[in-house]
Amino acid sequence: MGLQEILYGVAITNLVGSTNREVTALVFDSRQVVKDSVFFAVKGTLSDGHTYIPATIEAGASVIVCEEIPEVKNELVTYIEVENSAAALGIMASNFYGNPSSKLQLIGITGTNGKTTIATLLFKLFRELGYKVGLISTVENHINDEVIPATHTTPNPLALNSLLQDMVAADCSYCFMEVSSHAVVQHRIEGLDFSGGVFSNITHDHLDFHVTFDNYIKAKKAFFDGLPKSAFALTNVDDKNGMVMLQNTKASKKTYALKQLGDFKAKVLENSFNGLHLDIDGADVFFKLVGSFNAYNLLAVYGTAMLLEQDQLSVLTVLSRLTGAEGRFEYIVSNTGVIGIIDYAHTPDAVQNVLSTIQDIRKGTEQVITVIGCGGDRDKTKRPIMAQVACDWSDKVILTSDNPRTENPQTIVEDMEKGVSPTNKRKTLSIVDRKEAIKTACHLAKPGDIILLAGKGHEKYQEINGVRHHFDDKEVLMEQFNLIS
Ligand SMILES: CC(=O)N[C@H]1[C@@H](OP(=O)(O)OP(=O)(O)OC[C@H]2O[C@@H](n3ccc(=O)[nH]c3=O)[C@H](O)[C@@H]2O)O[C@H](CO)[C@@H](O)[C@@H]1O[C@H](C)C(=O)N[C@@H](C)C(=O)N[C@H](CCC(=O)O)C(=O)O
Ligand SMILES: Nc1ncnc2c1ncn2[C@@H]1O[C@H](COP(=O)(O)OP(=O)(O)OP(=O)(O)O)[C@@H](O)[C@H]1O
Ligand SMILES: N[C@H](CCC[C@H](N)C(=O)O)C(=O)O
Ligand SMILES: [Mg+2]
Repeated sequence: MGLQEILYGVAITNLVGSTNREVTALVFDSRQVVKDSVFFAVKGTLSDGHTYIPATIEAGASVIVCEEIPEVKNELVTYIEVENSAAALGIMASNFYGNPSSKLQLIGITGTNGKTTIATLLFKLFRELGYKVGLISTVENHINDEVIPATHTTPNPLALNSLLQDMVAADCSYCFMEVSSHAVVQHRIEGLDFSGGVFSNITHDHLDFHVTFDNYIKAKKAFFDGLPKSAFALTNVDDKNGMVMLQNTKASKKTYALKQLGDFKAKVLENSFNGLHLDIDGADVFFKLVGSFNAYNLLAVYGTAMLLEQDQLSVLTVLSRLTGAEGRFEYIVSNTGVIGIIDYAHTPDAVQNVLSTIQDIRKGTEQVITVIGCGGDRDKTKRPIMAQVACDWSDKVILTSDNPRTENPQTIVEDMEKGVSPTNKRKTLSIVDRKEAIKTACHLAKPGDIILLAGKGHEKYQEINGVRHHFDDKEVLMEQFNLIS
């Protein structure tokens, strides 16, 4: 493909060599360079891509996109200097794949919790309404009925645009995608043409990466700041920072709320293990999803469908039949009547929401036993808070491991223990091995009791030192409940 065509829309600050040449591929990892490819030198969190420039030229790269042209140059190579290589990668990836985001309606969903739930419900809803649809999410990606495994919540610009191109080739009219705060800061969504943006909420998470909560808010807001005038920006105004998201957007501003005034309104009439009964924009509807936090997710989905000009009655009829995303408040009942819930709550707010939902819908006398861990190499400040919330809202808590990654799991559990108050100590156990922790919870549970397995949801692995070992909370629970041998 011609380099000039791929450079459309990129602000070049300095250029050495000709842009009138053919290139074969775009690459941001030196280990993947092929002959006549364009290498993007990106400054990352662990290393600086600029250090690999000589090696990539050796391996056949003929164009280098960088933030500083090296002093020692190869005369056969074109050097393109830009302000931000990651942002240039986003724009050039879009051009390289034929700008697929402008050939369908792309809706981005951002927020601390609820992204996967909202995106998955939108995908299922629009499929049921008869459309061809794509989904980009933490659990998995979809092109209609085809499933493509997901590695990140929001993929890198090359994977992302390649996926969107495949969606266009499969005639998809819509794509619903999660937009993580990492993706915004790292320019993974640069150059995409969004038709809409949805905000769920913002609470404590990822402070290892963003450092301050203010930076985290700014990252989410930057997504809305970048939306075009033709798009809509739908926000949850019950969230303290919901309106902040809309402050500088050019997009058409829309709101949803349970408590405040909003363009889309709902009221929880009943919340039980059987689901939610809502008054949604004046219609009385039962939904299969459990927990009042899901009333927000359902309302966000409903609002998005209305903004995409779907028929209200058809939308509510289909939505009322849908189940949520895998590993989000999924529950199993043992033969003895113990209820096990698998949930992806991995932030203080999510843990509190899921436990308060359990408190709302429990019958009264049964105990709630929570098994919970915190991820390694991730926000350490949320560890004691998650343990504290778990203790405050449960009768028994077992602190355990959740993807220790390169950290010592014992140390992570000790960080969590710091959040356990002296009065809560008596209801807490620490069992580092997650399987043992789940087994113990099952031994402690009596008929009617509720076990919450928090943090891993759909994940089928435990990540230790770069290796993903098979581990599935649901499978372990089913074994303990004697539902599988
Ligand atoms: C912290 C983070 O987001 N890291 C992502 C980032 O890597 P990085 O900035 O650390 O890259 P680096 O290792 O410093 O390298 C810098 C540059 O040099 C290049 N390089 C590196 C080594 C080499 O030998 N040659 C070479 O060219 C790299 O390709 C990169 O371009 O860019 C990489 C390429 O796109 C990502 O794979 C990587 O995701 C890591 C694996 C990760 O775990 N990310 C998580 C935290 C994440 O992104 N999570 C969010 C959302 C979470 C949520 O749902 O709430 C997500 O969207 O999934
Ligand atoms: N609207 C919501 N408000 C608060 N908590 C929620 C909400 N929706 C879901 N949760 C809780 O957060 C967990 C994660 O939900 P979900 O996977 O939909 O969020 P996410 O934003 O995609 O998360 P991630 O950033 O890890 O991909 C759920 O298992 C549930 O405990
Ligand atoms: N997308 C989230 C997932 C966390 C899930 C939890 N199981 C963990 O590993 O901490 C993250 O990267 O922070
Ligand atoms: Mg997600």
